[in-house]
Amino acid sequence: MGSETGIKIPIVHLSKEKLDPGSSAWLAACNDIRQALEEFSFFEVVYNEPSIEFHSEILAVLEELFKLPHETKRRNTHPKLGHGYMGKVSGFPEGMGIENATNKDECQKFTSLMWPDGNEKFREVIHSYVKIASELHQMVVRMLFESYGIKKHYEPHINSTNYLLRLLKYGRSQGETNVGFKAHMDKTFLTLLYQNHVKGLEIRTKEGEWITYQPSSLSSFAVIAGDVCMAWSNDRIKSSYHRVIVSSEEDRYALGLFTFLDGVVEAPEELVDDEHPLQYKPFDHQKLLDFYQSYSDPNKRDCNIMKSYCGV
Ligand SMILES: O=C(O)CCC(=O)C(=O)O
Ligand SMILES: [Fe+2]
Repeated sequence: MGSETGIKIPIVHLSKEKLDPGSSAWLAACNDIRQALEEFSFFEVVYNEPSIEFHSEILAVLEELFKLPHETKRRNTHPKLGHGYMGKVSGFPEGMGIENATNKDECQKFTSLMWPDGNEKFREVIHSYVKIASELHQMVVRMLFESYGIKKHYEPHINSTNYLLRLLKYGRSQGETNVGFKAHMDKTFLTLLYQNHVKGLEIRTKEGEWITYQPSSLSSFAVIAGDVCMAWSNDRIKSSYHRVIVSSEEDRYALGLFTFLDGVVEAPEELVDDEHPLQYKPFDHQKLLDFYQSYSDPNKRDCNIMKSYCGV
């Protein structure tokens, strides 16, 4: 993993069992996370889950899902762009979404839509996966907050977090040389990505070089800083500009856990000082999504939407 100039994506090893909050290893990992986000807006976490067996189960249910008839998959409707079913079109993969995916009932609802006669295995695997990924997300956020010395803001932040699970398939049709996802910045606080072995995700470094991410283990996740993290951190952390290019003949499957916040989002006062004057006014995350959806600039994927939406 890396680039021609030798720049390497940071890797942080986290394991619930091994890392005692407050221990020196924990504090060092908190620092690593903050540094990785501030320098790269992106890092790999090697976690202690999923197991090899569960990795295979996750991929098996994803394959089963995407094999369903188009008509069935289209039942996953949602008024918000990118929250429901999207067929594969140039520059975008085929994708489906489960909103509030940490809630078992939402996983059940999605499963019943796809399989009216039920599919207990699918529901169980997806719900267990979301549990793993959302716990990891919470750990990362907690460690980031601790590293900034703002522990007291952690609980309210997590209590107002919503999770959208996106299930993605990048499959090449005959005659196509590659499939992918156009370069963009996520409109999330953080995004956690988990995938099969087929590479394709690339991130752009501050120097403007694209580097390829390839998970180093079956329990690896990519952590991506979104636009909302950038505004919240008062520009200490920039949102990651990333894209996907899959040129393999094999299908690439990915699961993205996207985090959104309820209520007003603003930079904690501890992150605003003379050296870091306030960059963004307090804003509403849901309204940001509406703003982005209605923003008609054809290059909107490439620009800092936060400056237009709530820049000081
Ligand atoms: O497939 C991936 O690894 C990334 C997908 C992505 O960037 C997104 O859904 O926002
Ligand atoms: Fe993305």
